[in-house]
Amino acid sequence: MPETPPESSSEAPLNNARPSHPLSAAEAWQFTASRAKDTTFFFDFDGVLSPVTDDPDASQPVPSVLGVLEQLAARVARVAIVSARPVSFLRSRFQSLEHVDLYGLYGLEVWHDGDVVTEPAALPWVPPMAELAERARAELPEPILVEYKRLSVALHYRTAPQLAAQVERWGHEQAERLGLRVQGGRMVVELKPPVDQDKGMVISEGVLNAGCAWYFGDDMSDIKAFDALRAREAVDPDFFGMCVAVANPETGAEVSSAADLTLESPEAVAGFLAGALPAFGR
Ligand SMILES: O=P(O)(O)OC[C@H]1O[C@H](O[C@H]2O[C@H](CO)[C@@H](O)[C@H](O)[C@H]2O)[C@H](O)[C@@H](O)[C@@H]1O
Repeated sequence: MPETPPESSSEAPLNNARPSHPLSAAEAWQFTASRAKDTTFFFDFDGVLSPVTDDPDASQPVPSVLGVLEQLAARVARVAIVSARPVSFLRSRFQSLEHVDLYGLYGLEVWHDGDVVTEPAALPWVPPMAELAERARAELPEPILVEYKRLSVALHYRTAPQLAAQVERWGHEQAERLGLRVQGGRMVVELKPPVDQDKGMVISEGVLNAGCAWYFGDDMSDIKAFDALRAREAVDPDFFGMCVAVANPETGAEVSSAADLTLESPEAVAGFLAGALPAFGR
């Protein structure tokens, strides 16, 4: 599918009907430009705005993406990052962006008016998660990186893929012991509280007043966000949703098969957005 955007919004007819899938990137941009003030862009963080690193603490956004997101936010109704990372982490990477909304821990946290707002139903799970992280550090072999995120614990085996089965097994045993949920991802097993909140729910709520939305994702949890856009399209003939996958050797095939379009890398995401800005006509 071509990834080239149209050159200017003057090409976009006003009040045009939503395009049908499959469609080219140029068609999607043209329609989006005609609905700019009614459009929200959602982005996952790891693997989408940030290249994958062995150490999760070392992840940084593609440098050019910061300016591109800010410029996009000035042209559309809303731009948001929806991540499994805590909001505090996202703030550390995107502090300079004043007009980009942040959802952390699959929506259990939201950055609102200068504060992290946490889903109250999740709060009782802070102590068990701290205890679980301690236990993981004690019981899992050294190469397994334990990422404690206050309301979830991620067990990374990127540097020791031969331990994947052992980590999976340990994670499922602990989930059963504590009544937690398991979220699989790219070389990671994540244990989450049994609270109904995922990226699909964030997107379903986030598009209630939107006429058009794009979601960029690379991992299993992002497929729920794609599903939310499809579900909204199914009930609202005026709504247009565009699902963009970012290629990767782990979950790429599955995510790509659920998407309208696949980009090669986080750097390609930044370039794709930068190339589309002129379509918004300023
Ligand atoms: O929703 P996301 O923002 O995509 O978060 C998903 C997970 O991302 C991070 O792990 C992934 O990226 C790491 C750094 O590049 C990489 O080492 C790891 O293998 C990937 O799974 C994050 O550390 C996790 O907590 C998130 O669940």
